[in-house]
Amino acid sequence: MALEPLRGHTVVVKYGGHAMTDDTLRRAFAQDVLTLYRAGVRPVVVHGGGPQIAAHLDRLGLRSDFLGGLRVTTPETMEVVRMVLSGKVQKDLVGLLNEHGPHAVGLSGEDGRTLTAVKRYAQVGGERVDIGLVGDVARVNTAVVRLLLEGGHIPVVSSVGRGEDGQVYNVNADTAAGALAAALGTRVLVVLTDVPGLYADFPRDERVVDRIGAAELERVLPGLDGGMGPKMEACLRAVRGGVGVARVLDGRAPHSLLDGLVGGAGSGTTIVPDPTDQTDPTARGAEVEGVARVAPAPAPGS
Ligand SMILES: Nc1ncnc2c1ncn2[C@@H]1O[C@H](COP(=O)(O)OP(=O)(O)O)[C@@H](O)[C@H]1O
Ligand SMILES: CC(=O)N[C@@H](CCC(=O)OP(=O)(O)O)C(=O)O
Repeated sequence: MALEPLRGHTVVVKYGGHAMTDDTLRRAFAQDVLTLYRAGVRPVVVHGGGPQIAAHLDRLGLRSDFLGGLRVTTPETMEVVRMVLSGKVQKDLVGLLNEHGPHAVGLSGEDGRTLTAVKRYAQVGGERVDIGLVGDVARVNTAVVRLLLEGGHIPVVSSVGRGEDGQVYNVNADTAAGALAAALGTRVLVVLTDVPGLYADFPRDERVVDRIGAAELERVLPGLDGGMGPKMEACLRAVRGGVGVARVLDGRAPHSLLDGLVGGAGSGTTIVPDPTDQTDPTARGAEVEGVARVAPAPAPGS
C-alpha cells in the first residue's frame, strides 16, 4: 500500500502503551504521523496506555488485574485510568506531535460525547464475569473528530467513555479505535502493538498470520488469549463495519507505522472484510451519531 491512494482519506491509528515506553520509539511514531499528515492523509490517533496505568497504580499500591484481556476496574482504578490516559499519556503525545506546529488536539472519548459507553463483562471460560467499570462502545459521535479534521488538525483520542448513566467507563483502546474507525468509515485501521502480529500458534512465536478474513477471524476469536482477544475483536468489528482493511503491526520497531502502510506486504497481520461485510451497516457494533453532519460553530455571543 502506498501513501498516494490514502491522500485525502482518514486513517485511524491505534497506538498501544507498550509502543510508547521508549523515547526513540515515541519520536519515530510522531514523525510517522506527521509524515502522513504532510502527505495529505488525515490521521486520527487513538491511544492506550496500559503499562503507564499499571505503573501509576503500582506507585499508589493498587493492583493491576486483567480478565479476558481487560483491566478489572474499581472506582478507585477508574480515577487513575482517566487521569493517566486523558491527563498524562495524551498530553505527552500531543506535545510531541506539536513540536513542529500546532497540529494535534487531544480529546477524551468523553469530550463531545465522542464515545458513549455501556458496561461490559469479561468472558472467562464461557462465563460472564463482572469486571467493574469497563465499557464497550455503544455509540460514536464523530462530530468533534470531524470538526478537527476539517480544521486541519490531528485528533488524539483517549479511550475513556461516559455512559448514558453518567458513569465514566474504562474502554479498551483497541475497542475504541475499531469503533471510531467504523463510525468514520475509514479505509484503514492500523493497530500498533508489542508483537509482530497475530501468532498462529500462540504462545509459540514462529509463525505470524499474514492475512485473515473476517469469517475465519470470527472462528478463531474465542480461542485468543490476553490482549489479542479485544484487539482482534476490534479489527473484526471495524472491517465488518465498513473499514476497508485493518493491520496489526509491531509498534516496537521504529517507523513501523509508515513502513507498514507504505511497504505493505510482509509486515504484521492484515484483516480483510468478507465480500458481504461492506454492505451490512448493522454490523458496525456501535450506533453512529453525527456522521457527515458537522454543525457550524455558533456565532460569537449567541
Ligand atoms: N495469538 C496471539 N498472537 C500474538 N499475541 C498474542 C496472541 N494471543 C495473546 N497474545 C498476547 O497479546 C499481547 C498483545 O495485546 P496487549 O498486551 O493488549 O497489547 P497492546 O498494549 O499493544 O494493546 C501480546 O503481547 C501477547 O502476549
Ligand atoms: C478495559 C481496559 O483494559 N482498558 C485499558 C485501557 C488502556 C489500553 O487499552 O491501553 P493499551 O492499548 O496500552 O493496552 C487499560 O485499563 O489498560
